[in-house]
Amino acid sequence: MGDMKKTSSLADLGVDADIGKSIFKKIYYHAVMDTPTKSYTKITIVDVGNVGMAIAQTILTQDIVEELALIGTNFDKFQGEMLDLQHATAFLPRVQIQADTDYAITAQSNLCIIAAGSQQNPRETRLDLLQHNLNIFRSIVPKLVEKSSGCLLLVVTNPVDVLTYITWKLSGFPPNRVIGSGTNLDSSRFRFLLADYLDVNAQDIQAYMVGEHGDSLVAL
Ligand SMILES: NC(=O)C1=CN([C@@H]2O[C@H](COP(=O)(O)OP(=O)(O)OC[C@H]3O[C@@H](n4cnc5c(N)ncnc54)[C@H](O)[C@@H]3O)[C@@H](O)[C@H]2O)C=CC1
Ligand SMILES: CC(=O)C(=O)O
Repeated sequence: MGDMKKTSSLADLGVDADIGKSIFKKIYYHAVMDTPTKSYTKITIVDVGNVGMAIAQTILTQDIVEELALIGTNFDKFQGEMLDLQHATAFLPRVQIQADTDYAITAQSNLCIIAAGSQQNPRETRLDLLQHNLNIFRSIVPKLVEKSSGCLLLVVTNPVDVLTYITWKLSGFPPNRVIGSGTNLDSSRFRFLLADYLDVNAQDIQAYMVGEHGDSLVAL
C-alpha cells in the first residue's frame, strides 16, 4: 500500500458522522444470517503474522464464515491488516472482520486457530522454539477457552505437534476438539514435488508425509 493513507471511517471521507448514522442503519449479522439453511460460523485467528494473515485471506475467499476475529499484539500492524482485509470485502463473500488485543472479540467462536509465536532462525530446528512458544501458549489458550468453551482449537505454531499436545492439556478440552496442522504442509509439498517431476496436476497425486512436522518425517 506504500505511503497511501488508509481510510477507516466516514469522517475520513468528509461525511459528517451524524449524517452517516441517519443514512446507514447497522445490520445485525446474527439476525440476518442465522437462517435454517445457513448456520452462523465464527473463526478466530491468533496472531496476524505471516501465517495468520495467509490463513485469514484463504478463509475469506472460501465463503465459510460470517465473522472473523483477529487477535493481534502489535496495534499498528493488526489495525493495518484488518483494514486491508475489510477494504477487500467488496470483492468477497460478506464477512464481519474485527481485530483487537482484547480476547472479548473472540467470544463464541466455532474454531480458534493459533499461529502466534516465534519462527525458526536459520540454525534452529522447530523443536528449539518450544520453550519460547510454550510461554506464549500459556497466555493464549486459557483466554480462548474462557471465551469460546465449545470451540475447536487448531494449532499451527511450531513445534506444532508438541504444542498441539500442550494445547490439549492447557484447554481441558476432549482430544477430538484440539487438532494440529501436523504434516499437511509437508504432504502438500511432497505432492507438488512429485507432480512437478511427473508433469501432472498435484491434485491427482496421492502421497503423504507422516510422523512429526519436523526433521524426522517419513514419505509414504
Ligand atoms: N505448522 C506449519 O506447517 C507451519 C508453522 N509455522 C509456524 O507458525 C508460527 C508463526 O509463523 P509466522 O507467522 O511466519 O511468524 P510471524 O513472526 O510472522 O508471526 C508471529 C506472530 O506471533 C505474534 N506473537 C508473538 N508473541 C505473541 C503473544 N504472546 N501472543 C500473541 N501473539 C504473539 C507476533 O506478534 C507475530 O504477529 C511459527 O512458530 C512458525 O514456525 C509456519 C509455517 C508452517
Ligand atoms: C515453518 C515450517 O514449519 C515450515 O515451513 O515447514
